[in-house]
Amino acid sequence: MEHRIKLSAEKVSKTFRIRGGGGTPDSFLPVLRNVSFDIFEGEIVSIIGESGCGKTTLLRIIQGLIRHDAGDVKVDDKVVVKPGRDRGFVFQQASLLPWRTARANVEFGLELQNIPPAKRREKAQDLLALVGLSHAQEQFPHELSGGMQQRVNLARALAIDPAIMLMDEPFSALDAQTREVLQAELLRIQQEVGKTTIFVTHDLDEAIYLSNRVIVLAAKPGRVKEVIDIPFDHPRPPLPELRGDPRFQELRGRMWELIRSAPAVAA
Ligand SMILES: Nc1ncnc2c1ncn2[C@@H]1O[C@H](COP(=O)(O)OP(=O)(O)OP(=O)(O)O)[C@@H](O)[C@H]1O
Repeated sequence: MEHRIKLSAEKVSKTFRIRGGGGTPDSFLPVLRNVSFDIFEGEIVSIIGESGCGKTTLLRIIQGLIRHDAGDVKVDDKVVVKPGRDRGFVFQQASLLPWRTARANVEFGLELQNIPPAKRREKAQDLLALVGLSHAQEQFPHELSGGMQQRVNLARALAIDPAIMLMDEPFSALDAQTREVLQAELLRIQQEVGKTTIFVTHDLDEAIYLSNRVIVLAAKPGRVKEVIDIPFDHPRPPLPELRGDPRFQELRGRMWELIRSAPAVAA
């Protein structure tokens, strides 16, 4: 992995205005304060923190869907002001177009870029092979399991070849077994494509298993509490095996303490 900065958040702050209504004045909810970090080319970084600490808000700011009040997000040193093809997004729900086959769903973003049909088809087929779905390309979303739908979703996001993948709890709606399979698959795919990825999760084991580094956010308002390096080499053994490593348990304990303990002093 290179140590070139792909994305940086520089003192990002956001306060939501909550409308009072019925004569009550509006109130203000500070959600993020002075959040700063760098993400290097090719790494997976997870963001963890207690519910409501601003993880999704941060990801949406990076996506360009929510405007922050202060600070900057930069991709390749360019300030983000709106959504763009340089950032691909994978949500918790696969949100595939139900009237399109798996392949046609993956081709969707390529159509918007006016890529010729033969090339689109070839690229979609390659990506479906990458996510292990060559056999299901002509199936419709309702014919696919939740795990398969999320694989299509991943292929669709990769199709536009974004500089960065933003993933917001993409596996949290799946059963435990499917989730572990997809976590391992994501690592395998990452070894192949080396895509810079920011991954939001509640699941500490998932964060440790997938990541090069983990950003722990403190809550109310969200701030970076600590950035933790994950020392395990690639390829990593399956998660159940890695859990047996004492360093894994130590990291887990430390993250748990950080999330539970009093918030960091606001910068
Ligand atoms: N558009 C909005 N308007 C007002 N408040 C909002 C808005 N979006 C989010 N919030 C509030 O901001 C806070 C942070 O929400 P956010 O979804 O970013 O947290 P999160 O860490 O992703 O939570 P979870 O882990 O539960 O998904 C919450 O209190 C939420 O209610």
